[in-house]
Amino acid sequence: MRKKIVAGNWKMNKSMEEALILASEVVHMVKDEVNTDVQVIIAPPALYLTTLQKHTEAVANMGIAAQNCSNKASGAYTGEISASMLKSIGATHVILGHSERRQYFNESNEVLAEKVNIVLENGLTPIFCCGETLEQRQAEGFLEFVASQLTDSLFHLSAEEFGKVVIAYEPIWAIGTGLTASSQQAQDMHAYLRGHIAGKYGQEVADNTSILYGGSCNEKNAEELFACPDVDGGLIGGASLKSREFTNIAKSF
Ligand SMILES: O=C[C@H](O)COP(=O)(O)O
Repeated sequence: MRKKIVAGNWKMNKSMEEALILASEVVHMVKDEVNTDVQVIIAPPALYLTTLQKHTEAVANMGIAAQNCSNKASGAYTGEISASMLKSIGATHVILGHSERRQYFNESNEVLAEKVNIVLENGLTPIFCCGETLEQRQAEGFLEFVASQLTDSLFHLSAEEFGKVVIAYEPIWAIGTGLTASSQQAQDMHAYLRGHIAGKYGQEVADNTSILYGGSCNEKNAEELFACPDVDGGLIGGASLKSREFTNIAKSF
């Protein structure tokens, strides 16, 4: 049975003081209000992970994610943070391949495959992002393009390894724009990706894979999106910076 997941990607926002307030509000609201079958993850800037992990670990259905990690194990890689370091401070998940990392930091499917490997080797859960630009959506073949991101970065994994991966479909044209994909557009892509996974790993693995939607998801549209049979939750950007709204999204199943 696949998990329902709501993850908040804080991106490069919040001071330490603000991050502590936001995390402690979210932790309290999740504990009091969110069904325990929904896993709630926060992904603050890396600098705050160690401190905030002490808050999230107190709630069984909460996790804490890094927004990125190195594709290298250790060594002379100035400025990088390794998967083993993240594991050592109690991180549970790592977001990989966000379109902002692909666009601004030139992350390729090949590098992302290496990151997926090292994250899994360290016992962390990758939240693997995929998605198309507006130009790609308006042209032929956007479903196949998004599926190819999975093929190129994930399909070298064994079925057991793939079973540990969470997918996040994030149409780039919907990120931070207020332009949400319609629930039908989200469902169509999620169903297509699930079929693509089934073609490689079989229906059981596909049925057990959580596929999250991300892109201007908020407390007003989450319920309709999460009601789609192949949408298993959300990767939330802007709306995760407000504790009340983020918690309301996690209550939208
Ligand atoms: O990782 C989150 C996504 O980029 C969505 O961001 P957004 O909810 O601000 O559109």
